[in-house]
Amino acid sequence: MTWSRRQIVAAGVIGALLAIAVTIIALNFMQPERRIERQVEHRYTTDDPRFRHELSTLLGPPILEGNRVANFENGDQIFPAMLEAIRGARHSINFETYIYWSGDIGREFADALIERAHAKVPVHVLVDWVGSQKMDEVLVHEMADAGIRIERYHPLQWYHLVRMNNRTHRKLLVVDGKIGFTGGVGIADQWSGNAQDEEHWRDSHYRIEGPAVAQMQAAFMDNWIKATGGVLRGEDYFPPLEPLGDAAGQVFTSSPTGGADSMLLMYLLAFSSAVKTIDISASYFVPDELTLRVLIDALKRGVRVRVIVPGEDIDTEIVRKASRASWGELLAAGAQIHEYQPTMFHCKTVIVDGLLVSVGSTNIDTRSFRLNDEANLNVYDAAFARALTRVFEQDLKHTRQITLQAWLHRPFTEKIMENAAAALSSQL
Ligand SMILES: O=P(O)(O)OC[C@H](O)CO
Repeated sequence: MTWSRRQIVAAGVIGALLAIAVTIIALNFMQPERRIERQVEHRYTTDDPRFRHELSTLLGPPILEGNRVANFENGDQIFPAMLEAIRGARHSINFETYIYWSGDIGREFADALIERAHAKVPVHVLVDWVGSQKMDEVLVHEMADAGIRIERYHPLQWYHLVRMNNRTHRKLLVVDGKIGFTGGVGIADQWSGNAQDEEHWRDSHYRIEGPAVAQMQAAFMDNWIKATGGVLRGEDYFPPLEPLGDAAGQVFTSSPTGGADSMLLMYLLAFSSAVKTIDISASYFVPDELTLRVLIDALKRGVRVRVIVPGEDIDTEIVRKASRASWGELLAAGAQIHEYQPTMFHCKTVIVDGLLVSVGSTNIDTRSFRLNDEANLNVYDAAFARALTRVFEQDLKHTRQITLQAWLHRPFTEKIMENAAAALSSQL
């Protein structure tokens, strides 16, 4: 078939209009606002009241006095503490998790939640649709039959494809509005045991009691509203909270749909405030350019920076490769990077100058800083920081340090693979 001149011109015009329409649609899906893109300079130290004031006002939830915080190491300590709190619930249970997989631990949690639901305690469970794909439907049905309101966050919908990349990675359990838990743990058998072998991961989880629990409840509510349109109110969820301990604390969130830069900002402010030490336990450590710069600046100020990351035993090899690609400048500036040897290292803990501790769901990578919903607990308490430093140094005993020389002389093929993985770091 031969086209007339008019048909060719018409096809050209239609093609050009289509190209313009596609470009406009693509531009509309791009980030409309600017994000943090300039370096955060050192200004105040962590013990300076102005630092606390800045963190309170910039992150939103204020730092509240009077909290009691405890750490739990590995499933053998973590799960009994969480289950004890669930079994003791009298007024409400709100549970948000990225990973809920079937298995013995999943069963045990379901049984405990179902038992409380039968006792007429309102139970709300929010699991991430992607992260909890391996959750058995039987568990979901049993929970729903018992009266538990269980929801999946951002399920696959053809008309919401763009938001599929925004997962809730938050790990929050709030019981009676009075006891809160957060940390690295997922509900799966990998987290059971005591990190004794490759089947049992190393992780830390934290319990908070006191005024800051209301902020954790608010963090849960943020995504509960998004998932259900409903708000849970009243004293079952927000009871009066008396001071119970000496720790100042703050629970805050980040999400691409609100407070997008809060988590990145917190890490930038924390690292840039350091004058003595930064200890980072990071299951996934792929720092972006800004995070690298504040860490390198801290090293130049004489701050000791120690990082523990997983070794060969890691569930997502591509992240390890992208991570290793980023170490050159850090090592050259004097950072100590250690790979954990016995099993997968899944901790997410930062300790700055023996005072500020940040724990929760956040990984030091772009997925946590820019793409997912996260929630962290900041604690300002020297005794708690000391306790976690002891845990950090215990973990250090099971690591292999990667020196600059070793990193520089790693095999050429590894370098190629690492740089290829690093090219994907905006999604990792
Ligand atoms: O995303 P995280 O840090 O909760 O880790 C989950 C693991 O990748 C599960 O395989």
